[in-house]
Amino acid sequence: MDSQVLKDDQKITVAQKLRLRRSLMAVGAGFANSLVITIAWQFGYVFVSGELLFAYLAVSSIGYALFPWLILTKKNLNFSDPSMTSFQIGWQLIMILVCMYAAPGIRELLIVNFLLILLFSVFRYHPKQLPFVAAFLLSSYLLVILAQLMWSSAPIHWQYEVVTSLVFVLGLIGVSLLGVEISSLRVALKRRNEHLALLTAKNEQLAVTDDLTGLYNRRHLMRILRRQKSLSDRGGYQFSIGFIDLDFFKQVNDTYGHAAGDAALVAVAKEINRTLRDVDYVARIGGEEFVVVLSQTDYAEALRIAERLRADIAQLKIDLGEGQPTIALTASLGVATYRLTETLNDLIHRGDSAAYAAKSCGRNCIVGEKELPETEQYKNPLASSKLEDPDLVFPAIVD
Ligand SMILES: Nc1nc2c(ncn2[C@@H]2O[C@H](COP(=O)(O)OP(=O)(O)OP(=O)(O)O)[C@@H](O)[C@H]2O)c(=O)[nH]1
Repeated sequence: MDSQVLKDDQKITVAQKLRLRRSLMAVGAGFANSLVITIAWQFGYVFVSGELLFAYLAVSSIGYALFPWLILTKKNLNFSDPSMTSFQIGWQLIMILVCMYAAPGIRELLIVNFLLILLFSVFRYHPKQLPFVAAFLLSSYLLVILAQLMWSSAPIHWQYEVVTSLVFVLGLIGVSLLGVEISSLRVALKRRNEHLALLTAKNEQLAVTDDLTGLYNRRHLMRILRRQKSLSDRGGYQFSIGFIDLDFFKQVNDTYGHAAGDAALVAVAKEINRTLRDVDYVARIGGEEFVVVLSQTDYAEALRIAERLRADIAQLKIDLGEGQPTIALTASLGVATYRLTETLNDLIHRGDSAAYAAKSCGRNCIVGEKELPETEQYKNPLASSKLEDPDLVFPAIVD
């Protein structure tokens, strides 16, 4: 599976766990509220029949249970807000308002629930939205008083209501301010976490790549080789490696400077990357030395790929930068194929020796391990003659 998809899946699972925990907290709060109302009803504070109380408890429980169920069945993921914050808050609010209306004697005590709702909102809403939530809660409370005035026989004591409402407002202001504080802490924490995640990703990237070319580095190459070896040791899988060593690279540095040499290395790295198949890997293991790992590739196929790489590098026109000429470079390549259960050192040694042999046989050519020590078979016939004359072997200026 694609690693990005895997990461996204993990993120969703973590978010779902958090949502479930919060909705279960709401279930707990709802259960506690139901218990309080039942006790209050026993003591005669709730003016409803036993049937109505039972109906209230049943509806309230179903409503509260609905949210964890939606999360467990992942149906919430289809909603624009999978946390269902507004719905959960709305449901809690309705249940409390019903209780307040039915139990005017303990109405002011139930205000505590409003403060809890506001605290819950802190974790979901932007700090700027909190005053609106607070205003909404206060209006709901005033509406209950109005409803009682209109439809209930319970007496309203205005002075007491004013004092209670003022205490309520102070409570709302206090919780809102606390909420703003908590929110800014959360935002700061989130930013820091994002920054840390970015730094970690960068570090991971740096740990596996070569600074100059962006190719894999030697350490990561060994990791790739170990993975290929274990695949191969299980049977039915072959892989090969190719050592690529640029020819007469020292002269690029000596003639055009180190920066031009760097530009040439970057250009060749790009070309190797372009030529390789998606399933292959390439690393820069030293100055002008690269290693390609050819997945699912037998010896004959590896030689063909190596020949393609050699030809592509030789045809490449390398722009050395402003004020510098465009040059061409060649490379010598050694090819080796993994033999079951051998050590990676043995494989690397054969690949390296083959590349060394390619140098000896005239450069700009490939040598396969089976040609060792006879190195003539994959030799580029033009190359050895070039070697005789230093002017000819020097990276040619093509523009
Ligand atoms: N610009 C640049 N040059 C590097 C870097 N790393 C190594 N080199 C140079 O690469 C050159 C390698 O030279 P040699 O090992 O003599 O090999 P060569 O000149 O390519 O000769 P053959 O391999 O025998 O064809 C040296 O001059 C190093 O200084 C690098 O990161 N950037």
